[in-house]
Amino acid sequence: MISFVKVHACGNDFLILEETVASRNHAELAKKLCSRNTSIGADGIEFLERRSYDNFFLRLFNADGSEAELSGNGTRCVAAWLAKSEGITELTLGTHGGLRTCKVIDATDPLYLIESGMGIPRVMQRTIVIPGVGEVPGAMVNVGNPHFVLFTETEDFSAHGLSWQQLGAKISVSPLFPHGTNVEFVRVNRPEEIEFRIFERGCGPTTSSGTGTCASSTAAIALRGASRELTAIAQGGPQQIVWPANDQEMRLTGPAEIVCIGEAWGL
Ligand SMILES: N[C@@H](CCC[C@H](N)C(=O)O)C(=O)O
Repeated sequence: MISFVKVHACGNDFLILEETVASRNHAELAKKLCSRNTSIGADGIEFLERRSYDNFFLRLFNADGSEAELSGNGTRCVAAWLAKSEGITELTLGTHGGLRTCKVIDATDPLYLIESGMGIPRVMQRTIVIPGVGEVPGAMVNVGNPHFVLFTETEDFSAHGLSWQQLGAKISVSPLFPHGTNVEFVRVNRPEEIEFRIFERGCGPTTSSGTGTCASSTAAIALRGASRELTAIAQGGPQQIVWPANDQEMRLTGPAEIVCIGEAWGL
């Protein structure tokens, strides 16, 4: 049996497993346990490695079994679990996308409000060509993992004659991105508020994304004059962004709710 914790951040849901149970079956476990019809269901698994007391490393596997550098929401979900289970309210977590800090700023168990240091985003304006669609202007943003952000003004986030889900699916696996990419469709409502939709690499449409929130905000701030302190609203709810001037670290604040602990049959 495999012990797991399920936690979600604005509907972007994760299983947390101890690294010690993975025994090199990370991808297979992710594919199996994330299945929504035949298993627990989640957008990904965070494998938590304890390198020593207070020294944690996370490996993130998407629902399709692919490994990602990190997840912003997933990291926050782990921080919520460590706050509940071990009383840790401030910590640094290692990921393949860099170190991420998390600080619990409010707790009404099982709901935690957490501020995360999300590193310094990098953004590059870019027009890509998608076969059957044509030129798609947008921006490549790296926040530890890759994102392609495009702006739209439509009510339903459609762009280039396609729904955001259809266009996101095409861009996500375009050979222009050898490692695939997450895709965000962003509307700037006013300088202090953006709204967006997310097509995630490795799991498709999701209701929220921590790194997607950072990438969308980065592009909106750098290329559309949005405010450095803003609310970014996805289908699963709002999160707060602060990106101080002079290329300092971006900070992300949002909720994480612990859903359940349980045991699953393994592979
Ligand atoms: N939902 C996550 C991002 C998860 C990783 C992503 N699918 C990827 O492959 O890069 C977040 O909250 O950041």
